[in-house]
Amino acid sequence: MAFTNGELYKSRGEKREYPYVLKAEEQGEKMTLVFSVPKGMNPDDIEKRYYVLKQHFGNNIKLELDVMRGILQVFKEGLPNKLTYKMEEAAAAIQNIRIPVVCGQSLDGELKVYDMVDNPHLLISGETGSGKSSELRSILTTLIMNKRPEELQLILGDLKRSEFHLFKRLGHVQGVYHSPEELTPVLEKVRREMQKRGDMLDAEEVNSIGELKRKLPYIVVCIDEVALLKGETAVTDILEEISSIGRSLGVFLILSMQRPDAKLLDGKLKVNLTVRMGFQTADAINSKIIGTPGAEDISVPGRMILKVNSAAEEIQCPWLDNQKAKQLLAPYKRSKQEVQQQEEEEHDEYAGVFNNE
Ligand SMILES: Nc1ncnc2c1ncn2[C@@H]1O[C@H](COP(=O)(O)OP(=O)(O)OP(=O)(O)O)[C@@H](O)[C@H]1O
Repeated sequence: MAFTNGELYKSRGEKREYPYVLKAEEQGEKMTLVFSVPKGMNPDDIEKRYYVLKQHFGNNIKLELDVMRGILQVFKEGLPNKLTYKMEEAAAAIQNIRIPVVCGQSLDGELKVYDMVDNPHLLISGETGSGKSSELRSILTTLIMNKRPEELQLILGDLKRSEFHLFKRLGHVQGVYHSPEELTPVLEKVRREMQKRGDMLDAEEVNSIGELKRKLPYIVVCIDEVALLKGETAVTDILEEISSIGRSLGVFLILSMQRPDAKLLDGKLKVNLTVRMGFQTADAINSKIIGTPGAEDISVPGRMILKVNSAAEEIQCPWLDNQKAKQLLAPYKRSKQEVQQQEEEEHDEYAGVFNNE
């Protein structure tokens, strides 16, 4: 019925071929329907009519599609409106993942995690107050608590000067930068580091830094409210370069912005930010630009549509307040003296951005 009402079919002359239910199974709190996608039909057409599936099956559904078939899961329970961040749960969910991004809980009750090494660049977008910065806080805190500075280095851009104070003086954090003028030199360093890493890959004839004899840290450049960099081509050119070549070099991006700015996201950058987190948006047009249709219907802070590869699903982000994050990070802080000493030890001329050369 949903396929009929949604006019989801492939015409064959006079005839219409609809997706065909191959399997329907009920297990505990969920029902799973597997259906065929008729040959010649674009699976995106089904995704575009997601609302029809919601009209028939309710809001608590999850759809996975490939060219031949679709899997629709229908859950009895929806997502919680608040999900308290639990350090142990996050640690358990990320075992054996190289650079894990803990996104939040999905409808099946699991913590959804993906590996930046496989999916290197992330775009976070949503209206003011929708939960972007809070999600960044929990992602970064989890990374810092579970990876050593030798494994991960962070470059943090806080253009609103509101968010990243709590990450200062950590061995993982190269710095917290507040303006294009502050960001430019450090991103120039990242560019040189990428050149150097590229040379190392050539010399050892390998495809990615994970295969090098010497282990290098992954580098994550994370910028909150990146739209404030519009027109700052010195910075945006490097961000674009990272998005194009960073994957094999172990340099990844997390960019967040309130409204998806079509100009800033024009071209390469948008195409290369393949993972999307769409928090509440003003309208369907904004959701579409982010690539997370349906985000305009979200009304809960910390709720988002996560798109990794082609699968999109609704997620509730863990809630970690500033105070709790501070407490969790306290054991990893360095004293001002230690920071000063390290700065003095660094050479003036480029000697490796990441101090473990
Ligand atoms: N995961 C969450 N669970 C419950 N409440 C949340 C969650 N995330 C955010 N909130 C609530 O929403 C408020 C705003 O969140 P946040 O500052 O992260 O939004 P934002 O999208 O970054 O906004 P802005 O763009 O204005 O900075 C928080 O102070 C908190 O009250």
